Amino acid sequence: MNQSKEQRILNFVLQNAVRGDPCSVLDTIDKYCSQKEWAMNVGDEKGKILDKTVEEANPSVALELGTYCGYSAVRISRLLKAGARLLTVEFNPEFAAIAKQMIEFAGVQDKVKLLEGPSEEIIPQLKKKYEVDTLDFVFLDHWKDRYTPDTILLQECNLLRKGSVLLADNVIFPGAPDFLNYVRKSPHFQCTNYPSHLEYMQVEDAMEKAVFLG
Ligand SMILES: O=C(NC/C=C/[C@H]1O[C@@H](n2cnc3cncnc32)[C@H](O)[C@@H]1O)c1cc([N+](=O)[O-])cc(O)c1O
Ligand SMILES: [Mg+2]
Repeated sequence: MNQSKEQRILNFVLQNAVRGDPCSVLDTIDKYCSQKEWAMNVGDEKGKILDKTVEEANPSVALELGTYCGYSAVRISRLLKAGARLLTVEFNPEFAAIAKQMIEFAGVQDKVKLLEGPSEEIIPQLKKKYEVDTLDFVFLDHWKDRYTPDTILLQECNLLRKGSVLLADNVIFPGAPDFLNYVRKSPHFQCTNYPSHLEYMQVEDAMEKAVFLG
């Protein structure tokens, strides 16, 4: 059975990155995906916007929707203060297995909990099963038509507090028009747009930050 692209990315990291060094893992994934095979990691240009937003939020509890190969889980968790944690949600078992190995190789496994399953099932379990009070930071990077329903679900589950920061990838390409419309029209969010480019390409993209106002 020939390997998947995601398996090839992981193998390239295992053979070329420095174990326990998150930056080395990120650089190695970016090298592979810009030179060999494109993949939907947030990448370095948008990754720098993600870094700044995470540093500014300095979250104790962060949530990521759509782990994929674990690139942004490594990127976010490398910035977390001692004792802080990232919960990352992935429903594809093959991707979850790859991400788990990526996270462990990077040495950030103590800060990251990978939750396998669909976000619409996991989000309502966060308080009781995963002992979450409220979320300080949420990175949305899963199917684009899930951004809005999951943002509504987070509110219904009382997982957001005044100042919770949502950051959404791909609001231009592939696009999340209903999400932009929802958060920009809602009196409960203060929005900021960060123009950028699609990972590894010269295509316009952007990230949207939406701060919950309570
Ligand atoms: O489609 C994109 N991302 C979707 C990401 C999907 C990832 O999140 C998981 N997932 C989805 N709903 C889920 C619900 N619950 C849990 N995991 C879930 C999928 O199993 C996949 O691992 C995308 C596409 C491009 N592009 O250029 O085409 C660029 C990007 O940066 C992208 O993020
Ligand atoms: Mg994305």
